[in-house]
Amino acid sequence: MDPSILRELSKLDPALPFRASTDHLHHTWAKTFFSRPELYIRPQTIPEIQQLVTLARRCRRRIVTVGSGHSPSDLTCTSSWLVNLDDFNRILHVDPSTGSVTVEAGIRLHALGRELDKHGLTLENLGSIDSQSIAGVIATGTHGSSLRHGLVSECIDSLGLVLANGQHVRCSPTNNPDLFRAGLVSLGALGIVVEVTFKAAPTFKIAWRQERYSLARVMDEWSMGLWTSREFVRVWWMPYEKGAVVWRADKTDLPLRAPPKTFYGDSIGYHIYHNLLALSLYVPRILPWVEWFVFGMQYGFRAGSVVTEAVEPAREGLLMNCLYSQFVNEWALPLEKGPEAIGRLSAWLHGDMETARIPFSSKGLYVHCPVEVRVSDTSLNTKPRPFLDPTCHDGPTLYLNATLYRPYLRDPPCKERYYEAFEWLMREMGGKPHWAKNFHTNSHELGASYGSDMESWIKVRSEVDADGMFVGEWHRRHLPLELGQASAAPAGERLPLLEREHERRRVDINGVGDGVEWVGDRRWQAQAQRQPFDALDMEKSLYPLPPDHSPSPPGTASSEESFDLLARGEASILLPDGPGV
Ligand SMILES: Cc1cc2nc3c(=O)[nH]c(=O)nc-3n(C[C@H](O)[C@H](O)[C@H](O)COP(=O)(O)OP(=O)(O)OC[C@H]3O[C@@H](n4cnc5c(N)ncnc54)[C@H](O)[C@@H]3O)c2cc1C
Ligand SMILES: O=C1O[C@H](CO)C(O)=C1O
Repeated sequence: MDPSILRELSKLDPALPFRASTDHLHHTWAKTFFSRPELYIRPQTIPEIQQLVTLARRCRRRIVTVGSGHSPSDLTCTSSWLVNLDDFNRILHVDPSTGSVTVEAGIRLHALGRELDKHGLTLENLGSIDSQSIAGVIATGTHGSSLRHGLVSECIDSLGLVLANGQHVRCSPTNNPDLFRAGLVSLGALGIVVEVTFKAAPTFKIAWRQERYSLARVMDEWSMGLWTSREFVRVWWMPYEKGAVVWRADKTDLPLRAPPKTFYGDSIGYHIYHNLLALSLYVPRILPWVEWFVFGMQYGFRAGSVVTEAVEPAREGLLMNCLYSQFVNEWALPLEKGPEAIGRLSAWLHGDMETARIPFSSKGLYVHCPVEVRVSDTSLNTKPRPFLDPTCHDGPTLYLNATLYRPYLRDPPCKERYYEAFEWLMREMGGKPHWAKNFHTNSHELGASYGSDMESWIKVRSEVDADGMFVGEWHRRHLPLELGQASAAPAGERLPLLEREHERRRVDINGVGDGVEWVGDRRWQAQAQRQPFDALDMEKSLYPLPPDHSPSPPGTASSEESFDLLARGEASILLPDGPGV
């Protein structure tokens, strides 16, 4: 470890463990991006989190907080310090009578679901999986598919954050409301979210049913009950088949009934599909046939020929099998634009350029299936909206998610052209990208499309993290970060801790395919020499604090004492046995 870190650490409280390891290899769930942080830190208490933030500030390091790494972009990549709250994951309070629950922010949704179940409670709304951390779900605006619900984070009542100055603050609709609105979709850029209080619902079961439709029927029923006939509805569009699978669910008191086995839910079908996708890397034109075969085996070859039904606890039934590593490019747009958006994309994929009106060629291009078609309605929510909420303010939202699998972690050849055309269409339809996913919109476009909400978010962000400890290249690429930066420093230097990209290189670790290693610029090495740490330290209080949450005081041990302990290996710093995963 860099001796300057040990030197600064020795000035802090020796009783607080600094659970840091070196040699950690970080990657997203989909193994799309990799990075090698200088330190990987897994704190277990709020004072430990405050201390690591203080240390980062003194050592001029950027901090990235990572949940379960399910965001498939380079959002969580860093060469600086990567903080993970998997060991900060307890349930702190449950009130079964009101459903109010407070948890430490690293808890994963599946563990949370199991614990809540013991109290007769559950999350009312879920996305396709429950592997994410609760903080990660909130930070990117994760959604499910229901016009009776908004974002999953709609149930959040308050957040606790540790800010760049080490202060632990709480925010809610009534206490630091702007911080709350910024923190609801924070993109990790405000600080470390440490506690979450939310309203759980009484546990419920869902009875679901899925069947194959023609695309024409989906369009016909679009505004005639397709999305409103049940509480939860999602559609998987099969572009070459001009068909779809419609999945619908309602709350029920019926007895549990397990879903039947499916083709790719079983190991043989799973591997057949995977290998067909791998073959399509070399022979893309087989993809329409793969769609016909695999989805025929899975859902029946004709519309209405196979109907699948089950009754499951909501926390299981709402999930789905996401199969293989994948890119996902998902946009939110007004629900009423769905038929036009799907109609034009369908025409483009079938080579009908006149109907498509998309200025890119689709000649020789073949894509994967399904395009996920989902909905939410955040306009019914009476709580303050997240500033960076991509959904429609005044009516229901449609999400179109162009999934591209990465068989054996290899990128499909259609990716660039498909996503270029898809994103072009989504912009034309007034869409906004899902923050977690693989989109290309730049900071000017996103600044313009979020308008004053973006300005408010940037203002809060700048107040709580003036030096840019919690931002990196991903944020710089997609957000107009320097809006409202008051400093006289030249543009580009106003956030001295912002981590710029140095390079991207193909990873070659045990043949992991086409994943990209993201390398940051390690700018702190130059900065640390230019500026003394102490002169840059700013331990001012930014937000009013309740008395029990003041920052832990800096360590009282003299530097000599602590340094001695470190040298003897007795201080509470945990170093790794070997390389991380
Ligand atoms: C297979 C799969 C299925 C998915 N299904 C859906 C779906 O149905 N609907 C949907 O909307 N999305 C879906 N997603 C996207 C997923 O919900 C988001 O990417 C979510 O953010 C992942 O949570 P995470 O814990 O992995 O966070 P990460 O990906 O690790 O991090 C996401 C962001 O949260 C920040 N963050 C994490 N923890 C903290 C913290 N404690 N404090 C501050 N910031 C923090 C990170 O810095 C980062 O900016 C899916 C993704 C995959 C891979
Ligand atoms: O990001 C996502 O991945 C799955 C699709 O496989 C899903 O539903 C998302 O959202």
